[in-house]
Amino acid sequence: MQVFKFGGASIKNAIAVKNIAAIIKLFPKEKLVIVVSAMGKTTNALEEILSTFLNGKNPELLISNLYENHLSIVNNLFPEPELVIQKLTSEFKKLEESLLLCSKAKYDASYDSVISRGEFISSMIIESFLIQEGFLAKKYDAPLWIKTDSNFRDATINWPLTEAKINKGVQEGFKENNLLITQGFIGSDNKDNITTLGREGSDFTAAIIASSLHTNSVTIWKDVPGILNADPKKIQDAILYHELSYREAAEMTYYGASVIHPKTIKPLANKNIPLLVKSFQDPTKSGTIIHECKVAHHIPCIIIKEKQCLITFQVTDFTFISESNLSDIFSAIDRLHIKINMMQNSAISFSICVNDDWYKLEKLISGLEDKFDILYNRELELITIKNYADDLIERLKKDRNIYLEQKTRKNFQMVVKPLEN
Ligand SMILES: Nc1ncnc2c1ncn2[C@@H]1O[C@H](COP(=O)(O)OP(=O)(O)O)[C@@H](O)[C@H]1O
Ligand SMILES: N[C@@H](CC(=O)OP(=O)(O)O)C(=O)O
Repeated sequence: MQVFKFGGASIKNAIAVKNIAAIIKLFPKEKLVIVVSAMGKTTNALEEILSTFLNGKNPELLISNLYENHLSIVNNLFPEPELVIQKLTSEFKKLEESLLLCSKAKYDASYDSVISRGEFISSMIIESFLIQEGFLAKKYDAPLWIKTDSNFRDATINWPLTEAKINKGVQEGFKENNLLITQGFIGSDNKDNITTLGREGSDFTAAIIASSLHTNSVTIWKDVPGILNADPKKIQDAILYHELSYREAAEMTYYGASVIHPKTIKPLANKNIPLLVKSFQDPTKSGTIIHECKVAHHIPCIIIKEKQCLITFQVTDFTFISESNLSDIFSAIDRLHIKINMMQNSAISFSICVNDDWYKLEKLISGLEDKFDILYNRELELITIKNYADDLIERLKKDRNIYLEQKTRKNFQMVVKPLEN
């Protein structure tokens, strides 16, 4: 038994969906649990629909564009599309219904109820297509399997319950099917409200299922040949890692390598389940295997994390930054579940670089502005270089304004703003 995860890029249009069926055909004897994300950039489109609605504007046009997008995929996949179009229309009805229940006061829960619709739509289309292609395939909705707390938008897994539900569901499902399809990134709390595991969390769903079932491996199919020493879309001549240890891969995701969701590695490492990252464009190539190994990589590894915000807290009198000041700042950060990506201390100020989740950052700033003078810059990048070389640092500094930098023995980090041309 194996788990496959197909992300947004691998199912972005009808040709891509046909390609995933061709990939699955390469594994005729395997029982597969298939985790799918929303198609293409659907999740971003749903975020825009929600914010338009919550800002009191009419999201009708945005919804109809998203519907047309999916309709065109359906029309290109099914010679007789009527039944699937009916299901698509009913999925969009559910989207509109959940939108009407949304409010700014319950933003996080509203977000999960609306944003999860992308995965419900894609999994419905993919189940129908795989059945049309002759596979014994059945969809199981992830909220039945993935049980979480009610920390909407970044829910924590209830592992014992989730493991039990997955094992029961999969055992039953494989009695009459070879392919079980489910949605990535979503779950439900103990009142059956939809929760999500954090943006790009479908990789994590695949790891949760593999870990619960003790599968032989997990394969995530990407639009890159595997994991490289830099994002090949940003750095030319990036080099493919054929093999990475769990530790190295986890470290890369910690610094922001967006190719794998940061929570993916731990459950797999705990059960010693290999994670394969392979290209859906070149499925017979071996890609990268992440497993327990002792390969030391000495080439620099560059990680560029976008959408960063640098916040500086300055003491308002002429005292120095104290442990008590730091304690106030950290308590507020902890309460808001904000993750610090880099921090630096000086005599009169303390700076943090964090993801630009403005909804949370506004609360952080307003909660602390009576104690500190607070400065912030948005639209920044955090660049981390593991195994840095000085000439590489200089190369990356060109065309960028440097706001903050830090060096340890192995790692170099800087917060930068790309210069406008
Ligand atoms: N070190 C890296 N190696 C490979 N790809 C990377 C790396 N860092 C970032 N990426 C980016 O990750 C993308 C694939 O991840 P993602 O967009 O989450 O895929 P999907 O949404 O289809 O699952 C690639 O297109 C690539 O631009
Ligand atoms: N659709 C969700 C979950 C996800 O993991 O997507 P992808 O696999 O395309 O990164 C998102 O975009 O955040």
